[in-house]
Amino acid sequence: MEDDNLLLNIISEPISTKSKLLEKKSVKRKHDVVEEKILNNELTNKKKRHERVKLDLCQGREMKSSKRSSLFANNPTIPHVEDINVETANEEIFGTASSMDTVPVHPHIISCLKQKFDIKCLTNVQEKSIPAILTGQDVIIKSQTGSGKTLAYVIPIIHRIQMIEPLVRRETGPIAIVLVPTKELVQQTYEVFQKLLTSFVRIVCSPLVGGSNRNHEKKRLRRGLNILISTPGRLCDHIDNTQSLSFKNIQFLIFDEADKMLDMGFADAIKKIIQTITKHFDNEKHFQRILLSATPTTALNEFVDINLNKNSLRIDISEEFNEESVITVPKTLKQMFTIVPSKLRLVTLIGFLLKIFNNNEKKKAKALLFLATNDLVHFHYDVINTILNGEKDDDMDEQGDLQFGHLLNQSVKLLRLQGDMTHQERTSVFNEFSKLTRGILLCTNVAARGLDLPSVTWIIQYHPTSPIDYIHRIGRTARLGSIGRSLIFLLPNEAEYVTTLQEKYKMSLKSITPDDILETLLSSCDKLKQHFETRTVVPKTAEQCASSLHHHFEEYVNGSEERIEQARQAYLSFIRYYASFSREWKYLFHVKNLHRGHVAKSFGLKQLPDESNNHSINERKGTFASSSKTNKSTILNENETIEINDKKDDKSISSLKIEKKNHSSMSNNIKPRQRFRNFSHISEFGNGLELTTKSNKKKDKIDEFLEKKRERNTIKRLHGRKKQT
Ligand SMILES: Nc1ncnc2c1ncn2[C@@H]1O[C@H](COP(=O)(O)OP(=O)(O)OP(=O)(O)O)[C@@H](O)[C@H]1O
Repeated sequence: MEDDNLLLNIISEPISTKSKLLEKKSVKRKHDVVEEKILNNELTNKKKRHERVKLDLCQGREMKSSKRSSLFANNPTIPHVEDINVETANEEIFGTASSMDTVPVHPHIISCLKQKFDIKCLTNVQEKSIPAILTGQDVIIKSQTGSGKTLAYVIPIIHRIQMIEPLVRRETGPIAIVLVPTKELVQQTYEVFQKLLTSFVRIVCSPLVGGSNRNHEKKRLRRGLNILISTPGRLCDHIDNTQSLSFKNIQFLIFDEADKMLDMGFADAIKKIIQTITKHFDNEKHFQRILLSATPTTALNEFVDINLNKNSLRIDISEEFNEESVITVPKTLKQMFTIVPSKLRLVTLIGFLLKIFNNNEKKKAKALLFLATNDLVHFHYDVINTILNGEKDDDMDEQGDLQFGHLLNQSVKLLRLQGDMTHQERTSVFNEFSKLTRGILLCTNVAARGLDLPSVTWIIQYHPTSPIDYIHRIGRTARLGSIGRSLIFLLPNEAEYVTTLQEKYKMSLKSITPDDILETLLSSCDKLKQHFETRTVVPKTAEQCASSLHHHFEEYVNGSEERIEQARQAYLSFIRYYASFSREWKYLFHVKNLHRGHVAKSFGLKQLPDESNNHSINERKGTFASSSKTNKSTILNENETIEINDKKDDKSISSLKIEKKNHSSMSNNIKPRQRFRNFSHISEFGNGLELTTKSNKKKDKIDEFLEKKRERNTIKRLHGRKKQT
């Protein structure tokens, strides 16, 4: 209920065509109200007399100065996006809700579903898919995120495997192969199988994932496994290198999140897997193929035409409720967007997190915060943890440390999940976040697909991605009919993204203006005041709070060389990410549209990083290298003595200082994860808009290199330990 109020508070505000923050008048009015409130409080509290004198002084100073905080100056106008009422397509999660005892599978499976999964009736997609899969035909299943697609195939497959005569044993070898796009999904799917296999101990299921020890997997394959869950890349690796792997008894091949696997460039690997299995079959013998997706794409339809039986059964839950097949999102999900100029992004994000967590102190609140790349996750994790909880990263250099956190009334656990973590690290984060009642998980697109994290209440997309990945990101909440909310941050020049979602994908999004969010900072005013006790200006308006917060954030970033380097890497990674959008999307996300100075400010940087080494951009465009030749300098600071050019083209770079010193000298101090920055900036799935086979091959090489490196380090560590003992 509180959550609902929060939403109502947010969306009931009138939507202004121009940011109110840009209108001095309204800011002044808010300023007066807040001032009055502060004074009233002070009159009733004698202890605060001293403070009142201080505020009055500040007020005097404030009135003399007509200067605007640089954070709010020279921002582009926020375009108005019409809040059109889109007729959205809905899918019902539960169908006839008939008794579990009528499901035509082994009674042990039914009792396990009831006891271990707490399932009282099947979902719509399960009701339709289970009988279809039991017939042995190829099946294509489309249903929205969080509708129970995993069990829709796991139940009938286990039922059919336990029926096989003679009884299936370890030595029978693989009977079913489940292909999924990510390691996390491999693990998650494996756990679902394991839970349901407790009554059938002779059927052995195992995950195969890159990053874990290949030799262990080889050993397990040699001993015999019946259900293999793997990413296509890892399975191909075993096809090439594990002689004991035989597909002669395969009966099921499942493609879960099939569209994503193709999007990630796994088409060749999948083709190879199908060919290897097919070698063992003559024309009459057939293995069943099951394909699942919430968001079928053109590439997927082509794949289906080539690789699945012509008489495949199509199960599309949305078709039952709409005339044409469309992508549907849960109807219990409320989607919002906010258009925020670059410079204001970080303070707006902090304001929004305070809104979620300070307004819901006693309630469960779990948010996924999606960022574009690994480096961006590292940077924001440290910054947000410090601002909200007053905690610093354990690895962080003590030197120049500045504590300014505790803006939250009650600390919130922050975790991160991104592509450059080891498999063990990822699993432990996944498990820890699943158990939390209040927490924020900062993640890349690695968490966008299929992950079933319980009770996620908010999805925040700080960096946009393709509409398809947008749908999967928001699909991590509002699962199985629960309530969920989502917010996407867009830059003023990206406003058309909302129109695309509304018109092409028939989604309804409500607008929140940045100033609605920044108002929250006022309630943290007291806490901010504590931090600014030593400063001349005590923040009294939302604008002042935001400026002070940003100023402190800048001091934090610039407090040590290590943090500056981390911010630089994050900035460069963001630019690379932006430059990697395919031509099709450049009308929305064009690197030329970015105002480098404003972007740098959103990372707390006072000097513009040197982009001449930002290889991926130079390769593509060559514009950075040329612009870096200009030496005319401007230092970005809180007062911005020299105005930053607001022109949205690369010329703006020429008026800013290109900083080269310290770059090489820092390299020795960079921690391992930063040393691989050329690789680690790459989000597991990039921006989801373009990933060629070529780039995938490159990624495979990088993965292989990193894996070997990890193995070498482990061996070294073990040697070290042996020597010690
Ligand atoms: N019939 C059911 N009754 C209650 N809970 C169920 C039922 N079926 C599945 N669930 C639970 O619903 C959650 C979502 O299921 P699942 O992950 O399979 O959804 P999905 O459709 O595959 O989602 P996505 O498209 O995001 O991968 C899981 O926690 C699962 O255990």
